[in-house]
Amino acid sequence: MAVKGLGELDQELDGSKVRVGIVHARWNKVIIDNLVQGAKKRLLELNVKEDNIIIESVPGSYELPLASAAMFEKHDVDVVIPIGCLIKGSTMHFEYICDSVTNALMDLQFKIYKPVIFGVLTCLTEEQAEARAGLIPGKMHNHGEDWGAAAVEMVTKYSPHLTKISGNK
Ligand SMILES: Nc1c(NC[C@H](O)[C@H](O)[C@H](O)CO)[nH]c(=O)[nH]c1=O
Ligand SMILES: CC(=O)[C@@H](O)COP(=O)(O)O
Repeated sequence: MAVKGLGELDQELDGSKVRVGIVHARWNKVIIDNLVQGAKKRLLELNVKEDNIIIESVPGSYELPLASAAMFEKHDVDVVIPIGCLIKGSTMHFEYICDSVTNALMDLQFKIYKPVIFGVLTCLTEEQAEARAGLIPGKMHNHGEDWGAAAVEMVTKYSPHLTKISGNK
C-alpha cells in the first residue's frame, strides 16, 4: 500500500459552489501542462463548474505569489492553486526561488485568510518532476489531482470559519 498521498477524505466534498483560480508558471511546460490538467480533472470530479475554474499563466514560479494574490481580487475566487515546477540547475537560483515562493504563498494565506494551495514541485531532477506530474507510467500519480482536491476541501471545511478573524464575508 502506498504510504504517500492525501489519504482518505473524512467528509464528502461538493465543489458545486466553489470558485477556483489556477495560476501556473510557463517554465517546464510539459510538466506544468499535465499538473494543470490533473488539477482541473479532479475539480470537475468534485462538481466544480467549468465556468468557475479560471486559469491564467505567469512566466515562472517566482511570479506565482503576486499573481495568486491578484487572482482573488481579479476573479473573486475562493481559493487559488498556484502551479509551478522548479528544477535544480547549476546555481543557487533554485534554492532562493523555492524558499521565497514557499514563504510568500504561506504568508499570503494569513494576510487574506483564504486558502492558497501549495502546487509547486521543487525537484532535484527532471525525472522527479516527470514522475510527480504523472508522466512516468506506473511510477507516481499526478500531484495536480491532489491540489484540486485540497482546494475544494479547504474551502468547504474552513472558509466559512475564517470570517470573524478576517472580516471577510
Ligand atoms: N528556473 C526556474 C524558473 N525560473 C524563472 C523564475 O521563476 C522567474 O520567472 C524569473 O526569474 C523572472 O522573474 N521558474 C520556474 O518556474 N522553474 C524553474 O525551474
Ligand atoms: C534563470 C537563471 O537565472 C539561470 O541562470 C539559473 O541557472 P540554474 O537554473 O542553472 O541555476
